[in-house]
Parts: sequence; structure tokens; C-alpha cells
Amino acid sequence: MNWFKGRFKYAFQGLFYAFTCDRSIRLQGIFGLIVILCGILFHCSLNEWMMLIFAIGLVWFSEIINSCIERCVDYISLEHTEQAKHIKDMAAGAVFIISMLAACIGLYVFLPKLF
Ligand SMILES: Nc1ncnc2c1ncn2[C@@H]1O[C@H](COP(=O)(O)OP(=O)(O)OP(=O)(O)O)[C@@H](O)[C@H]1O
Repeated sequence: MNWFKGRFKYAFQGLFYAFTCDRSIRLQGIFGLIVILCGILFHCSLNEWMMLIFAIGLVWFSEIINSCIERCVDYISLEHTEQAKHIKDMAAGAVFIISMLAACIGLYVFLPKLF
């Protein structure tokens, strides 16, 4: 049970650090909250909420993993190398894919409500 509590404690400490100390994650956090606000304003259905929460979660998850990868690379060495560039660019590419997916979900949910 203590082990279980410890896991939660460290996970929440990690999330708190991510959303308060990392600019990109903070921005995605704010953007996610705006989407939630829009969901409330537009009276989204349960299915629409499921899609929105899934999209927000995926974006937050990918942004946190991307920042972890960037920090690992910088932790190993701050030297500019081609290898470091490829690692960071691939991580950024993964975030881009998820962001496009989330944008499609956002358009699917909100476009019919706007027009
Ligand atoms: N050590 C490095 N060697 C080579 N290229 C690098 C290195 N560090 C960063 N880059 C290049 O700069 C880009 C931006 O990297 P950086 O670590 O500044 O992330 P960022 O765009 O500031 O991300 P975030 O805003 O999420 O912190 C990378 O995608 C990569 O192309």
C-alpha cells in the first residue's frame, strides 16, 4: 500500500513540475483548459467529451514525453551534434502527429456547432 501511495505521490510531483516549470507543457495545459471551457460552453455530449478528453490527454502525454526526451539529451550533453538533433526532431515529430490528430478531433466536435 505504501509502495502504491509512493507511486501516486511521485507521479503527481512529476505532473506538478511538468505543468508549472516547462513552458511548452504549460502552454498545452492552458490550451487543454480552453478546449474544456469550449466543451462546457457548447454543451458537448458524453461521446464528444470522451473524444475531447482523449485528445487532450494524448497531447499532454506526448508533450511530457517530448520534454523528457529533450531533457535527457541535454542532461547527457549540451554539445550540438547531429545525433542529438535527430533525437529531438523525431520527438517533436511525434508531438506534431498527435497534435494534428487532436486538431482533427477538435474540428470534428466543434465545427458542426459553429456552422
Ligand atoms: N544538442 C543539440 N544538437 C543539435 N541540435 C539541437 C540540439 N538541441 C536542440 N537542437 C535543435 O533545436 C531544436 C529545438 O530544440 P530545443 O531543445 O530547444 O527544444 P524546443 O524547441 O525549445 O522545445 P520546447 O519548446 O519543447 O522546450 C531541436 O528540435 C533540434 O533540431
